[in-house]
Amino acid sequence: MRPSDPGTARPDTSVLRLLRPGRRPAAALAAAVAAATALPLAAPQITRRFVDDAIGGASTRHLTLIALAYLGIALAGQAARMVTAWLASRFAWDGTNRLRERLAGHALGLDLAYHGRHTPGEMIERVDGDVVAVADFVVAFLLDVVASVLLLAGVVVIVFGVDWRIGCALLAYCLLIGFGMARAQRLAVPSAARSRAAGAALMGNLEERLAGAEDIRANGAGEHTVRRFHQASAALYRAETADARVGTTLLAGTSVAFALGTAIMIALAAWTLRSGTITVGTAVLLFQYTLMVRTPFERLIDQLRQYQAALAGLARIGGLLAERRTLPAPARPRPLPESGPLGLRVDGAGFAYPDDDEQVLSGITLTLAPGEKLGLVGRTGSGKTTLARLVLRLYDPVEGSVRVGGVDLREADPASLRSRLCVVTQDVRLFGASVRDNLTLFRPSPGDERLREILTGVGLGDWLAALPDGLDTELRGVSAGESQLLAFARAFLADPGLVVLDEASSRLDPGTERRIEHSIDRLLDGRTGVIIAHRLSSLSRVDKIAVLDHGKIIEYGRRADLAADPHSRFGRLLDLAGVRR
Ligand SMILES: Nc1ncnc2c1ncn2[C@@H]1O[C@H](COP(=O)(O)OP(=O)(O)OP(=O)(O)O)[C@@H](O)[C@H]1O
Repeated sequence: MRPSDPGTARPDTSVLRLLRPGRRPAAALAAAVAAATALPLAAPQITRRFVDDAIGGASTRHLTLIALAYLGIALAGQAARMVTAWLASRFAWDGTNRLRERLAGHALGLDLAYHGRHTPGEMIERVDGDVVAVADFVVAFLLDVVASVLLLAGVVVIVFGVDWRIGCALLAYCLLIGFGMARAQRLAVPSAARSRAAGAALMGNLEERLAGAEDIRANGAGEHTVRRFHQASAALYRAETADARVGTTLLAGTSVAFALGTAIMIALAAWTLRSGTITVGTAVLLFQYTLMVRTPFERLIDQLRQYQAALAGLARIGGLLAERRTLPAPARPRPLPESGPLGLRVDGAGFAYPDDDEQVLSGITLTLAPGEKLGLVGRTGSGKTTLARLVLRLYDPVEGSVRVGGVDLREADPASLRSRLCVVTQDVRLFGASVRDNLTLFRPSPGDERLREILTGVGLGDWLAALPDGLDTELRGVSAGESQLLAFARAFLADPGLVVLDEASSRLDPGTERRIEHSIDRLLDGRTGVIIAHRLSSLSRVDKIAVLDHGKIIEYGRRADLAADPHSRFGRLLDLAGVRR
């Protein structure tokens, strides 16, 4: 089940369990809902008394007291409704915050195969938009749906008590309207689901374009981007108008049904009054109760729309929670060696991306002794990054194996894997948080002294000293070079046994270059390294070279041997680049 199949997935019951309030707050809410229902039900009884007593010639004082009682009940009813609203929204937000936390945690735990298929915008819409739709509905459900159904039941019971024939007519009328609404709801769910899916697609589109705004502008792709954005907006507009059309039709249909029902009830009351079985006051009471039926039904139909959105939202939330990692957890996890550099052994590894038949890696075999460095060279799209992803177990190979520190990664303990392997890429993600949090990635800090030492080590000592609040300064406007250096600082903090380094392909100023080169040397010292090399000069520090082409290793050996071989591809690459062999 994919979360993108709105409306077809069944809401996960654990989603609803997360929304459930505690026992005490639930009891308080139930009491408030009961009061908010019972008090309005009592009002027509007072009107009946007032009318009958007035016709019977009661004193003004007596009538005034009845009117005051009416006023008191009306005020108390409103107060009960306010308390219900307050309690309902509090519980809804408590519950949805729990749900949001669970969803965000779950989404972050899913592997790259999932995130490759879904844009961040789509995830935001799921974790925020859908959750808000559910929260809105929970408030509305408690406030309007439950209270309305109770009010309807109360009205029918009371009217039955007054005259069973009118009671039967009212019950039949309510059942007919209820049945009609249930049918209409089934018609409306798919259009609401389509509208939310179109909203998610638009958000995804927008997020992606905003993230790449610089590239879009630099490459003059603005017009094309706007056109695509316009297409996504138009799709949303169409879905929203179709959804609104369904809603308006439903509302118009019920208005006609209400008018008809009220006319029938008034005719019945007039007929009973004529036959002398009820008083004028009771006829007014019946009329009032008939009118009272309208509001709960209107609220219900109104809520139906939120219900549709919530149902579609719940289905997608359930779908997201049902997504499992595609990388199976090992039955008996084996930890990697706790310290020292880690050896690497790739044996006949092949790989194809999920949903893609074409294999992008095949027959990859290589070994690195602990502490050795490997340079991966190859044209763009030859599979260097993919191979690095297998080494980090972001994906599992479809054939062959990858062993780090003697442990097959499929059997390795995930926690030990994350603490002993580290990747530094050219695409550094920094967060709008303090320097400290950006280094520790929000984990407990090893102490400011250590953080300062690491930053100074990567050449960011002066940069840190110039920050107004030191490690507490919120990161803003960091240059590309500083970002790279911060990424190295993160790696030093992690102190891994194997480092995968995706070298920055763009040139930086010579000063920063020097600091980065120095950091790379220090980071690789005493550690095993896999370097995706974009510059041949940086391959001077590696022990072995693997040249990739179309997902296969076409040349592999010790760097010194390959450089000395006049016929080697690596040697020719060095010659072409004018680098000494
Ligand atoms: N997430 C993905 N889903 C599907 N195919 C992918 C994915 N990432 C890469 N590929 C494909 O796998 C092949 C190898 O890509 P990879 O990024 O590993 O090459 P590379 O050598 O690292 O390229 P570059 O030097 O440009 O980074 C390419 O054909 C690419 O289109």
